[in-house]
Amino acid sequence: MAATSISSATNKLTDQSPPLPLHTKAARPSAASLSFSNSSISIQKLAISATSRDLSSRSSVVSSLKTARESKQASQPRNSDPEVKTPKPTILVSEKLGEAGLDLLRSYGDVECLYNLSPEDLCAKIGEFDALIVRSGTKVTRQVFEAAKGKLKVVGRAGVGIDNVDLQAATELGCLVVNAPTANTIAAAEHGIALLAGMARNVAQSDASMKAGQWQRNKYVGVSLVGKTLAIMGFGKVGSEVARRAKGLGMHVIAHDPYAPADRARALGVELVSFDQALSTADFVSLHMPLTPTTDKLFNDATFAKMKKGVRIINVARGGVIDEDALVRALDAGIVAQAALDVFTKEPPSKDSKLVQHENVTVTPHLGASTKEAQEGVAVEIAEAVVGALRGELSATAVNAPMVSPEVLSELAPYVNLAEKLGRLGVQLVAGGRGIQSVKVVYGSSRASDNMDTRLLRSMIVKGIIEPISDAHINLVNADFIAKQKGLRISEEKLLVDSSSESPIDSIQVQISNVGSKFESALLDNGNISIEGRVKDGMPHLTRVGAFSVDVSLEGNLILYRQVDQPGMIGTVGTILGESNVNVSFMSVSRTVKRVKAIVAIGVDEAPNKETLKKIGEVPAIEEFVFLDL
Ligand SMILES: NC(=O)C1=CN([C@@H]2O[C@H](COP(=O)(O)OP(=O)(O)OC[C@H]3O[C@@H](n4cnc5c(N)ncnc54)[C@H](O)[C@@H]3O)[C@@H](O)[C@H]2O)C=CC1
Ligand SMILES: O=C(O)C(=O)COP(=O)(O)O
Repeated sequence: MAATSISSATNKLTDQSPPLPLHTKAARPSAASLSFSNSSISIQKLAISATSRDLSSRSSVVSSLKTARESKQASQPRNSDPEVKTPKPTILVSEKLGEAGLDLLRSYGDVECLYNLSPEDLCAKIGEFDALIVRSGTKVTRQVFEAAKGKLKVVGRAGVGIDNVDLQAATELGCLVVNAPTANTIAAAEHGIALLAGMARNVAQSDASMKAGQWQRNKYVGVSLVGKTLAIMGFGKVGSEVARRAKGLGMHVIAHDPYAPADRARALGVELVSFDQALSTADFVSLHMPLTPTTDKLFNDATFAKMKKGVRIINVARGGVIDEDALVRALDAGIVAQAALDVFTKEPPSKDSKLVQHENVTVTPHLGASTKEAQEGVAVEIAEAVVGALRGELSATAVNAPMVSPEVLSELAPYVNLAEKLGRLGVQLVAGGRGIQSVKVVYGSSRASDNMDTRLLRSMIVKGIIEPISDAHINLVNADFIAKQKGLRISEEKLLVDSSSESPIDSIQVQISNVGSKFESALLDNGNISIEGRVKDGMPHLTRVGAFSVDVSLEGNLILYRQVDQPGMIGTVGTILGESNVNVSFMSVSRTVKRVKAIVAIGVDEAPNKETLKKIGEVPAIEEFVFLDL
């Protein structure tokens, strides 16, 4: 058997919540400290939706996670029983959205359209909503996420750019962010071409001049496009479509994009070049990259100085990628002959903006996505994404959750519940006093390749470990972040095992290091608490505790005890449970040495009361025991 290191996540200790009190010959914790019974996730639903949606145009999809209870509610036909009214999800739409999208949203939830909310009003309102849908005009800041107080589950950006959403805050607070990345691509590309051609022929300026009563044919002599070099900066969806159209206009098109695949460029007859090469050879520069810390003011005094004198610039991406003061300087110096801008650092820009007022600048008020067709398309795209996310389905357009392909998802689905249960069980075996800092997860697998994507399982183990000991709500969005914040370091290994199983995983073992255990039998020789589980008939099973083999279904409640191996014990414990009307669902006995020591796992349908647990603890042959709430 060979162990392969898969990956490791997170870091050192910071905040350490005290481990859950355990029950070796003691009372069980109050229900309040263990209120996690509704938090398993609805993975089956995720897997189903992966196959039922047309994902052919996407290379991968993202899963969003929800609690089973929430998911059940969301997928239930509403008000089917007139006596039981399930509240509909609440959706706030803060900017104009196409009717088709609104109709779709209304068929699922209670939709409120409140346009032009001030930041303060948005913060005041947001706590009432499960979802928020915005365009580029709403700033979804950390304050908004905090004001939501955990109610907000998804933010839908009806468009591409998510620079107006604080993704870090969303992630930290477990809120999924989805966008609508495809429906406005053509609209933005067409607007780019409109600005390019309009600028080259002074359409806007000459129109204004004529309306002012003038006839200035000599003043507005333009430049031709054919044969000119156009540099596309950011060769993504919009950039590629602009390139395709510019080729049709007879332009020589080059592109700079550090992440663009060369074959896509080749297929369009576009040459991928370096940043400096693009700047120094282009007659026209068209910007199509997102606004990120790297692209912020990327076009500044230094970059304008590298451009050909008389260059013309088009920006339908984001205003912030240009240092606007530097652009005014470059225009005044004649380095930049003209600029056509749809987007601005501050929107709307101030009325006396030198850039907007510059005679060589053409401006439009962020109209790139504003065609009827694009707005209907975007509205439907975002409505589907938001409704899907609220239902706990796969979201192909999540921007702050790890990408998990549908294939991986459906393969791992049965193990998700197991992973969470093992995490939850593991933390309950920890003795008080020291927080959990280091967890090793060993995946037993018969597959030789080691490219198993385990992020989903890791997230669920983190969820299982952390949720019972904190008030954090953990999902795929924030699991790694919260683990890091709590100082929980997770390392993962793959262990190659002999198995005829078709499934990618044979077993999952969770080891917790550097902590004591309330159930010493769970400790391995290396001092780690160790529990191992498998999926049997689709159900999570506990198959090993420390060095002991057991075989119990991980459902309901579990009593684990170590006893002197002697006759009559099952009867004794069974009687105690029976006397307090606790039903035994299963039992597993594992002994090491005949008549010396045995580990017993008993599954019970009801949680025994304090008195019953005390009686079990007082049975002389029982050396240690724990009661575990799964
Ligand atoms: N004006 C408007 O109404 C609209 C504006 N947009 C904006 O257009 C931009 C592009 O949108 P899409 O093409 O849909 O996005 P996309 O994600 O398909 O393409 C962006 C491309 O920029 C590239 N990129 C990232 N950093 C770069 C850098 N430093 N240098 C060069 N390339 C870089 C990426 O690799 C990617 O290929 C976004 O900023 C989006 O917000 C999009 C639609 C409408
Ligand atoms: O999709 C984008 O990135 C856009 O810039 C479109 O913005 P809008 O939805 O028109 O405010």
